[in-house]
Amino acid sequence: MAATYDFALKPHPTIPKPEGPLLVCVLDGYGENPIQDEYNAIFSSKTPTTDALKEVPGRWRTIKAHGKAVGLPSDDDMGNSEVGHNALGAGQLIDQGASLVDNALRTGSMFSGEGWQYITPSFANNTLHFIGLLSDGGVHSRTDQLFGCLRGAAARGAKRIRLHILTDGRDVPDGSSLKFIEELEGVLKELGEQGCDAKIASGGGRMGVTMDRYEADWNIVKKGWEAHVLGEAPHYFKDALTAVKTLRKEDSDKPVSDQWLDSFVIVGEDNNPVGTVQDGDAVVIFNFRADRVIEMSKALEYAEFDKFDRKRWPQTRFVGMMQYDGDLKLPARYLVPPPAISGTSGEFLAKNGLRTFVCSETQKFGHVTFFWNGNRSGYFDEELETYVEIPSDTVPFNEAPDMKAREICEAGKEALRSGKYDQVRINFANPDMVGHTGDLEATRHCCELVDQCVKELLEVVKEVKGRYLVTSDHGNADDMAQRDKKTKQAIVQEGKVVPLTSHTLAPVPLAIGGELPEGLQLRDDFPEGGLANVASTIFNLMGYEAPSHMEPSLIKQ
Ligand SMILES: O=C(O)[C@@H](CO)OP(=O)(O)O
Ligand SMILES: [Mn+2]
Ligand SMILES: [Mn+2]
Repeated sequence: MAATYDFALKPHPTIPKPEGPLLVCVLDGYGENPIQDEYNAIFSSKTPTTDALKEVPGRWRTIKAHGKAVGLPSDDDMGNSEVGHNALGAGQLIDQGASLVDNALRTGSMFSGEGWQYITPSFANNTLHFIGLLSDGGVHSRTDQLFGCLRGAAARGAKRIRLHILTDGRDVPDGSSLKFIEELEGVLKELGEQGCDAKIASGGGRMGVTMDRYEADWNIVKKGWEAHVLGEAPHYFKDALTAVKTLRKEDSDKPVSDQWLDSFVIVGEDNNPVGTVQDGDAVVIFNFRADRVIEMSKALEYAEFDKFDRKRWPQTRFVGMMQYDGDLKLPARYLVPPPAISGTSGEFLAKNGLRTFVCSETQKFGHVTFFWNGNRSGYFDEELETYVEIPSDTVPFNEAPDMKAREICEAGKEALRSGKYDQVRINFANPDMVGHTGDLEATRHCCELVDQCVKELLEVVKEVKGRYLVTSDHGNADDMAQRDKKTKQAIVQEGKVVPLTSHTLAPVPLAIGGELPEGLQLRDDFPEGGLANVASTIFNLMGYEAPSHMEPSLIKQ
């Protein structure tokens, strides 16, 4: 049964409403890493504003942003934007996709569910396709879950399986794609011994093929469609290991990382693609996370579709690992029911007539809207909410590390000054998006820029007698080097430090300030406080008691 809430917010007994708005500023990928050396791009760059926030007694602390604190299966799981923004916006601990798929596999409920029943008729005489990110990163997908699905399908009669793999190198070290392909080939061989013809059919790097998000560049999805569905790509190979080894161009002066491999198609002895998608086939997208597979889901599911010329639209039995968008009901069929998130802070603000301004650039726009609102698209109340998306560049972000920080900063300042809003919520994408490139210099540069933007925003908060809460969703820029597990020294190979392109396990900062009652302090008796405690903190800073179903506030009451 759906939860019911008392939506009327009560005034806080000791914290009055501020005169101006509350600025909620998320620095994406800006962790507070205990390792402070030259490979921590935040520590090793000039960030006087965020440094100074640390020095204000009782108004700065760190909060947990990974593992169980954000609903992930274990404390070895790094945080990510989806779970981070879900927790920030909902103020609740939510069992996330990764955990839900684990449970569905462990209990077997996946194989008795409606989604599985739906694809089963294709097992005997058609092909079962799997499309998704091939790594154990645990942000969008996990190989052990894929292997569980593959074994489950073969055991239940699937006769022909084709894999369409996106190489990672972003949530896992660059170059690890080869290891994951070898592992996958091992499982496919095992299925072969049971009489299931299972092969890799196509692939490409996740940043250029299939996994676009928030409609930043539909060409990325088109490339994926051509390779996975039509069997068309710039490169044809006889096997995936050779494909990836060749496309990485390791011995050239311009090697290519796993994230950016061009699309490829595997062909058989007859030089024909081994696994195009045909009428009657079943297709499973095995990512559990939504943002980067919504577009491909639309291409597979929608009869009316004008984002690119599909050339051919096979009539398939298509399911997602989860339903990726609850409002669009996309896809209509899925293997595991997604986390049900309700009673989010955005809904409470809207139901209480509070006005919100939200802004980020394309790459993070859905994070502060869709994820923040519990994987819900659109507004709660269009009269009260303004959402501004600043189009992101479509180049590798280390080539343009400023991204749209300046524009977001200006939009935020204008919204703060406008007098039209009670909350101004923005996300700076740079420390995360540039951090993912592994380019230390570019990441340092963008941390300095974002720090300057925070400075300007806080000045305006002061001017309008508002308050602020500055935080992050997970670490990234705070460690740019792969490290020896024991000594924590950066790993050096052939004279070069091996870059770390993934998020980190570091906690993130939480800073509050502005026109606050004297003596107001953050709790120092609650070290396990995490991202899910931020929503209640925000309500307090806006002068309200937090809704009772939310995790407790981090302000000393
Ligand atoms: O780029 C992404 O998809 C993820 C990393 O896989 O990053 P974030 O969670 O910060 O969006
Ligand atoms: Mn993020
Ligand atoms: Mn990221």
